[in-house]
Amino acid sequence: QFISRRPKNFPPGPTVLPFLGNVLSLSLENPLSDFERLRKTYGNVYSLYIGSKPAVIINGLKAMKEAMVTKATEFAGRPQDLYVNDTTQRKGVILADYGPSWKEHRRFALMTLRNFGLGKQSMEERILGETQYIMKTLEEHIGKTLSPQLMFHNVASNIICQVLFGRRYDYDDDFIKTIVQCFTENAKLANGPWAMLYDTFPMIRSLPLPFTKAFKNVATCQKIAKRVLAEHKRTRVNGEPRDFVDCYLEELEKRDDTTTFSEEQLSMYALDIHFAGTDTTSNTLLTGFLYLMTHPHIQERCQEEIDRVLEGKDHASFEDRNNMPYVQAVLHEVQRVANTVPLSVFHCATTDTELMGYSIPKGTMIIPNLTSVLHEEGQWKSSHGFNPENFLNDKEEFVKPEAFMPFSAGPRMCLGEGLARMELFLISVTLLRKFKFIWPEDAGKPDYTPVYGVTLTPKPYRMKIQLRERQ
Ligand code: HEM
Repeated sequence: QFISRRPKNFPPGPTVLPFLGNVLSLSLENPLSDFERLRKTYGNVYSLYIGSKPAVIINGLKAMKEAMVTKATEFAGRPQDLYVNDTTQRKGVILADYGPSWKEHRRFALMTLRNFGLGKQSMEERILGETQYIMKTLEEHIGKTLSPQLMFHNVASNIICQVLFGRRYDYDDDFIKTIVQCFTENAKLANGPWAMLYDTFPMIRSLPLPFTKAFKNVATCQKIAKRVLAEHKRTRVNGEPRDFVDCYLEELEKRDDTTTFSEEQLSMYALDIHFAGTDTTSNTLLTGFLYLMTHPHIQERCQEEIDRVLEGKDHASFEDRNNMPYVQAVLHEVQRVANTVPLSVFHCATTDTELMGYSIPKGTMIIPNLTSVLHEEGQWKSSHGFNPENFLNDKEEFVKPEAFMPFSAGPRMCLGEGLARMELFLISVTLLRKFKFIWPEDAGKPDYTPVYGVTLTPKPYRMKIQLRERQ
């Protein structure tokens, strides 16, 4: 009688211990290989107990599609009783449960990002403009080595800052340094051992343990965001929004009291979007350059294609991707191996539902294991290693297999996908056109094993920079 029972027809899983649940089945530092091991034993849909709370882990394309796409809204909730909910004070869009506030805020973000020129010239100009700053950093390091971590974080962060706040920040500005540092730290904390303990043992939540650091970090960022907000309120002109914050303030004024919009929402929302768009894009770029450096023949083939397509042009535009099947294939393969958000963002069943024949009660936490789809045997020409052929057909045309899901799928799918893809393309192409990136002779063998967190981060590395001689 010491073993708690799973509900009837619930997905199978390891024996549930009282109090602990299945936390002993998972490495608190990095559970990804445990999830894969459990999939081999229990199948593509199985369950684990985090303390007394059941969670269903979804693996492989078939089950993922049934949940995220076919059943869409039935799986579109977010759990509300986790560490991450407490750190973000239940505001913003990423962690909002399925309901009116999420819907209104998501629709607003999609519309505003589009109006700011997603797919149009102006967004491209912002990205290309910001890329010039990292070009300068790289130029200063020609013939030398450089750790690119901070540089990629800064570029991604500044692009979002331009969208949100209408301005960029110098790389040594305290604003950006503080925000980047707080969020990098929180991303690691949120998927780390202390978050797992916080979620498992509610009684420790008020203790002064290391997880409190994330609350302090959010408070620091919120103070900064509020300052920016106050300044926007002072200087904005109705009908002439300069950025996302202006658009929101204008919308807030127009709406009646039934709206879920509010100033408190806005400051967390802005941070939310900044966070969602910084660590993700920069870690993908970091992974990309790690693989390009250590696969010089792939780097060179990209450069040949870039030279050919951009001949006579000042700069790349997003349209050019349609003439660069190889570069497209490489960037998609980078996203596949980077596996930047390995467990997506946790979902939650919004109603009693079924998945692959199992019963899932309303409120069950859902962990979409995107890793299992991006590496699924049978979905890829080669699921292991780094191979752009995964995205090329036998005519060398770019193709995108269905299992390409780094942004997840369905109604909660990443709302920054358009922006992220534009950034990855324009930044990579602009840098590869001008520079050659070399794995330093003294750096030893490359270690591709990422550091685990909400986002996977490559181990710190250095790159050697050379100027290319273009024909
Ligand atoms: C390579 C870059 C990126 C990757 C791999 C990525 C991946 C993801 C994933 C896997 C999710 C969870 C989807 C789900 O719950 O099913 C997500 C959600 C989200 N992403 Fe991204 N993302 C990236 C860039 C961005 C950017 C640039 C933005 C900024 C606009 C952004 C904003 C968001 C937001 C707001 C959500 C929450 C959506 C919701 O809950 O409705 N992401 N992203």
